[in-house]
Amino acid sequence: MFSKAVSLPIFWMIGENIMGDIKDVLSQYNMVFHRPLVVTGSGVTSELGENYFSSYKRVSINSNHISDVEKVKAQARSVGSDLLIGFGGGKVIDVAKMAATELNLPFLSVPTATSNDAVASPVAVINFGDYVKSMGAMAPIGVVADLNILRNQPRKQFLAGVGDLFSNISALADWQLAADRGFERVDPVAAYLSRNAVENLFRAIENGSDLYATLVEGLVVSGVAMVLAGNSRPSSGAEHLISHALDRFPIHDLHGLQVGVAAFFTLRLHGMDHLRYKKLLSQIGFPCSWQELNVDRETFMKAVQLAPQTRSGRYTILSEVTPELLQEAYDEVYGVSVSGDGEFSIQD
Ligand SMILES: NC(=O)C1=CN([C@@H]2O[C@H](COP(=O)(O)OP(=O)(O)OC[C@H]3O[C@@H](n4cnc5c(N)ncnc54)[C@H](OP(=O)(O)O)[C@@H]3O)[C@@H](O)[C@H]2O)C=CC1
Ligand SMILES: O=C(CO)COP(=O)(O)O
Ligand SMILES: [Zn+2]
Repeated sequence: MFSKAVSLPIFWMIGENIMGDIKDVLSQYNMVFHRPLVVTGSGVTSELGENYFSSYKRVSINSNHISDVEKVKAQARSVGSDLLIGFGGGKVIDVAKMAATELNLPFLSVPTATSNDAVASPVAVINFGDYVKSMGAMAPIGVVADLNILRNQPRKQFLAGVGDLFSNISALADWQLAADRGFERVDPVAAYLSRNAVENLFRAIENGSDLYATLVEGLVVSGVAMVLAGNSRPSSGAEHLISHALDRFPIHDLHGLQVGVAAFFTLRLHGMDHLRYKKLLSQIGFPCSWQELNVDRETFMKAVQLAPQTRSGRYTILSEVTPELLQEAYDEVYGVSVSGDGEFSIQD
């Protein structure tokens, strides 16, 4: 999907109240830029942008639509920008990343939310109206993550980031399966980084330590793993395909929540211990069933059927399961069965 010739982030700066003048931050890494353009959203991140980037040119976008990418490119050209800074959630990061890629400019990622691994991935999800596409893009030159800002993101977005990172475990199982069947080659460094990132997060949950820094680090490392692999396999498997399929239904939720909830199921399909992860994640309030995301069993099963078509040619556990196993796994993982009158009931 994307080439190994893309850039890698060469630094991250993660800490409390670290958002001084961004030029000073960059100069610590011997990077000198004269005319950065800051891309924000049009709500909270626009207001935050006024505080943190008051002396810089800024452009706000409304969505991750291709027209927003064009808007940023036009503004960057008109002010002669030599750096694009994405200051916001996943959509802002993706639009800034895509615009920088197309203008061949460096891109700095300054997340205000950690809802998924867009923070440092070589991918930008862009909406073309009739369809949404994961486009190959340049990874950022670096990541500046102010924990003071990130602690104020909506809890739901934080949990979504946890879900996107957790899903690495299922993605890695699918990658290995595809390699075992002779369709892929697992890049051991990328796989190591991806696994290590999620294990660090679980250790932090087990120890009751602060999760924000560990989560940002993990999401950045996931992005690096994707760059090294040359594709998204270290962080995207069957659970992502299910989420991509669900996005086509009227009721869907944040990417990271969907992939996380789906990962319990895909881990069970792999015969892995999904319960251990469920117990750990429920400690921090992560949703453990589709009911919590208002997705009913029928919709979920339709999404599972549709899932392989969302990335044709990607071999995952869904390529090997029977309809009976899917139903059995659903009951076991989400603890829910359809009662006689068609209502859902929680079993445990
Ligand atoms: N490139 C990649 O590798 C990946 C990309 N994605 C993509 O990421 C996107 C989703 O990202 P997500 O962050 O969930 O959604 P958005 O970027 O749409 O952000 C959701 C909302 O949160 C607000 N927000 C951001 N930061 C804060 C904060 N600190 N405090 C309060 N509100 C805040 C935003 O404000 P404002 O209105 O100002 O923007 C926005 O209204 C999707 O398009 C998805 O496809 C998903 C996975 C991987
Ligand atoms: O979300 C991603 C990784 O977490 C990107 O994966 P996709 O390649 O499935 O879009
Ligand atoms: Zn993801």
